[in-house]
Amino acid sequence: MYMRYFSRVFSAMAGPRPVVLSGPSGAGKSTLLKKLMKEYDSVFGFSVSHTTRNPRPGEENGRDYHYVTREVMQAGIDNGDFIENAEFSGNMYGTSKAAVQDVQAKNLICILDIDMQGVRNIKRTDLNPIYISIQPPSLEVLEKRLRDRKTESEESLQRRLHAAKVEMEFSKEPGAFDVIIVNDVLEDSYGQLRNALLEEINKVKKINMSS
Ligand SMILES: Nc1nc2c(ncn2[C@@H]2O[C@H](COP(=O)(O)OP(=O)(O)O)[C@@H](O)[C@H]2O)c(=O)[nH]1
Ligand SMILES: Nc1ncnc2c1ncn2[C@@H]1O[C@H](COP(=O)(O)OP(=O)(O)O)[C@@H](O)[C@H]1O
Repeated sequence: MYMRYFSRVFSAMAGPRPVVLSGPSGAGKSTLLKKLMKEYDSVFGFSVSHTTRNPRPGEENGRDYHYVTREVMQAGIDNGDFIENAEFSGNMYGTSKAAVQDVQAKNLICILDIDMQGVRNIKRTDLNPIYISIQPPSLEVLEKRLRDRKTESEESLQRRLHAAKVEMEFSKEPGAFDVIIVNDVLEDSYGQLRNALLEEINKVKKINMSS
């Protein structure tokens, strides 16, 4: 009885659990997380990663990513500024400690969009997130979506498809993810994502109402 009370108080003090979204490039992670942040703008905050890749049209420095050179990124890593970092498709990506702290300081649920190397590395930290895998219905559908998105060169597209096969295999490893969502019909996948997070969403709403 008391134990339950204290663990509830403790988890409220520790703040809401972060959420990791992972899965192949083109599976729909940013589409789903943007929908979620639009519906629950006072509940979720995005962990803005650093990357050495170029911004795409419509992307904004500081909102989608912090766009940096390899030299700046490496200096930050050497300085211990990053929770995790990885090389993906010829570019560096990483989650800075500040990116997560900025969101947690606002008492929001921190969402991380990271690849499988990031998932592996975050599991070695004490972040304790909910791990959600977003998967495409098939490799063929994934390729079509990536081509239709028109953001990648042929070379970049091929690298992403190669990485996607490995990401799809990884998601099948027992215990890799808490929830796996196959993003076929967007509204259905979004409903599944919202359901998976409803408990945490309600916790944050309750905390924010009482403060
Ligand atoms: N490990 C790690 N992966 C990241 C990070 N930020 C983004 N990624 C992953 O890098 C991959 C490429 O991202 P991006 O270039 O935005 O392409 P997109 O996924 O096709 O939109 C995706 O799998 C992202 O989840 C990060 O901070 N750390
Ligand atoms: N359920 C879906 N049905 C059809 N197209 C989708 C669906 N989900 C996402 N897309 C489209 O597929 C492309 C890849 O989605 P995106 O969110 O950019 O993937 P990721 O962030 O995982 O790389 C985008 O052009 C997006 O509009």
